[in-house]
Amino acid sequence: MKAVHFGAGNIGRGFVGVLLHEGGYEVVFSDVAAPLVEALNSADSYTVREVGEGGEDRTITGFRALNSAENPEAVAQEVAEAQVVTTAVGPTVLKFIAQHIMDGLRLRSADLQPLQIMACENAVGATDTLRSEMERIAGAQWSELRSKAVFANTAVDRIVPGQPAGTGIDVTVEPFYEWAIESVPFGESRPHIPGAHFVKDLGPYIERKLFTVNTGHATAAYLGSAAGHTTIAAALGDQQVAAGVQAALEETSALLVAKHGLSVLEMADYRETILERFRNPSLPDTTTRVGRQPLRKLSRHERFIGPASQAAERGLEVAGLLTAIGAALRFDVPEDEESAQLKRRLSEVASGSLTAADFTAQVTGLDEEHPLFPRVCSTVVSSAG
Ligand SMILES: NC(=O)C1=CN([C@@H]2O[C@H](COP(=O)(O)OP(=O)(O)OC[C@H]3O[C@@H](n4cnc5c(N)ncnc54)[C@H](O)[C@@H]3O)[C@@H](O)[C@H]2O)C=CC1
Ligand SMILES: O=P(O)(O)OC[C@H]1O[C@](O)(CO)[C@@H](O)[C@@H]1O
Repeated sequence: MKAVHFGAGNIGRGFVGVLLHEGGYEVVFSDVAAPLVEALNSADSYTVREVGEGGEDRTITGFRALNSAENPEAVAQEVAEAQVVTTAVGPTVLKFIAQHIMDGLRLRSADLQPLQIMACENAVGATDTLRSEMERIAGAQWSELRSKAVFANTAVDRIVPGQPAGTGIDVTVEPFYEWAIESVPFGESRPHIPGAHFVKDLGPYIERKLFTVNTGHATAAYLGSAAGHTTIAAALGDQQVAAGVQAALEETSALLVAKHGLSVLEMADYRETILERFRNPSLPDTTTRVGRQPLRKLSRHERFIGPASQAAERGLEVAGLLTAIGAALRFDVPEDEESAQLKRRLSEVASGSLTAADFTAQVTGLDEEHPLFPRVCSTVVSSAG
């Protein structure tokens, strides 16, 4: 069995690649980082080091790597012959991956089982996004190609921090992981991934994960960064930051309880478990990594505006989320392109060349009529001033 995995970075090597390998797949990594591709091809194995309670080392073998920028034809050929395709490249990169998968489907024999495609990104409906891009590229050809693939959304959860220089292709990760995959698209022929679990309705899983793990982590990063902390551990050691994270998460939990019928106690346990994971003293993680790409994180269906808009629609409390949004707006990391862009646009608000309302609409995608809009707009005004 063969799986082509796009994105041989932290989550690719440290999580998705591991579970595919343990499921018996040969993993063909596809990436655009030439040194990484070379390093993978010159090794027979790499180690995934789980740090923290219960962690163990896992040795991953049976992989190869291809450079999709230099050798797109070879990537298409691998896709044409594979059983599974996965991605962990970042939601904004999916549009580039779509072309490679389309090229592979064109070469794929119609006699093979449909290719099983799963995007493993931190976003609601990432596989749907990938499929839409593929449909757009295929145009009229889609009707003849669509039967060669099945698409399932997934929710992936494991903290894989940036890897220190000099560690090669080995990856340090936390012991915890969860990979939930929509079962319905596969019918009786699910991919063989024993480490994953298949669920009928992914909605509650992805929202519980994105609006708790990711909202909480990003809140710690933004409040921590605003308070001058560079690591997540230091941020959470600061009582004010910890209280801010708690406030934001109590609000998202209240939404999840109201929307998905999750129990209050279950959510309290879940919050405690993830806060414990964030505090893992063996896992070096930075506010810069966890807060990366603030514009993506402030977009309409992401970890802040997503839950805050739904909470506001239900008349639930959102003050803690608004404080986190304010800190996200002030996230100042010059080497992060989105942070630099955010800073430039906020300075336009301060100078009066962009209205706070236009800024709010453009960055968050909220309609002016939405009940959350005026509150975010006031947060923008305070952050710009
Ligand atoms: N690191 C983490 O703890 C977690 C990350 N995720 C999600 O996984 C995705 C990847 O995150 P990380 O692994 O942390 O990032 P990363 O930056 O370590 O890895 C991304 C990889 O994608 C490659 N890439 C970029 N453009 C590409 C292209 N056009 N074709 C092929 N490869 C390309 C990069 O060279 C890099 O190796 C993101 O969507 C993230 O939200 C999800 C859960 C946990
Ligand atoms: O910032 P991104 O790209 O959404 O992904 C990283 C996030 O995912 C996580 O691993 C949680 O699943 C956190 O480490 C981090 O908050």
